[in-house]
Amino acid sequence: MAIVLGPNRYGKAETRVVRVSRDGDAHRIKDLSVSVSLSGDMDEVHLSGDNSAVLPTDSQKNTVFAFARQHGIGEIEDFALLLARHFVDSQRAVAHARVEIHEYGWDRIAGPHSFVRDGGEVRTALVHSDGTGGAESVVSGLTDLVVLKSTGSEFHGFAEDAYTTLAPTDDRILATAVTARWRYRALGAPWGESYRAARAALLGAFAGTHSLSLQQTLYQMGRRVLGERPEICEVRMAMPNKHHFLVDLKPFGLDNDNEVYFAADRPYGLIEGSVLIDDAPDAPSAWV
Ligand SMILES: O=c1[nH]c(=O)c2[nH]c(=O)[nH]c2[nH]1
Repeated sequence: MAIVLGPNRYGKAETRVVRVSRDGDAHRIKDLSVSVSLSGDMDEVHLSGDNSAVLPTDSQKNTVFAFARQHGIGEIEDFALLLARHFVDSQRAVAHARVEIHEYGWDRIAGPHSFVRDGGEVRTALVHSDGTGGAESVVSGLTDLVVLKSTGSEFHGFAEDAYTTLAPTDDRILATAVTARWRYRALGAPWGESYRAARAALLGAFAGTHSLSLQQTLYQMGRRVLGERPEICEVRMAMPNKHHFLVDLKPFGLDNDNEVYFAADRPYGLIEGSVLIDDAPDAPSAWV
């Protein structure tokens, strides 16, 4: 009986690239997850550990970022073809490339630089009742309302200690997935209308706030909901800071003037806070 190597392939999966096009005032964003898988004459790396045919998956990831800068990103089919052909045509050992791209869609919020991601958002309701006539409470909300500003966000002047390496910035991408829950002064609010208006207020304040921190933006979002909806007396929010890191393209002879970002999924900053009317009735158990 002989043992043989069967079919195999390798590559960098789920490179998260965000490309901001800053031509003119209205920004456009392309947000992709790119998975590359190469196959061909890869016997030796498996059989003897000879890596001479192996283009590192790290280089494949870099190619995604560099091509985003050099060629821009149009239709994902074209971008996938460009990458796939590049790997097969430039690597002697690579006979076949599989490139799968998932594109996350974004709709513009008010203004030229703020976006909300399509789909995935969930409307929530949490009710406690001791029975008709007894104590009752309603908490409404939403989760996974994903928003992004391609400019209009700064973060500097923060405390520093021996472990601080973060560079201050006066222009960064600000992105988060909003979880917001709100409670009412009394039962019987127009639930659907409250929901739609609170959501619009959250989006409007996110887009309209020139952000000095996500904490400041969170407070402004809560204030906007309370200012526009008198039936709501408290808003609680949890907002992960979905970090977008500018990719260093200098090793490939390319500049990167705030155009190509790596969208990291973890770790993330988690910013949480409550904004309330000072005479809001006490209802600690409503949230439980
Ligand atoms: O808006 C921010 N708030 C923070 O508390 C923080 N911390 C950090 O590293 N980046 C950021 N950004």
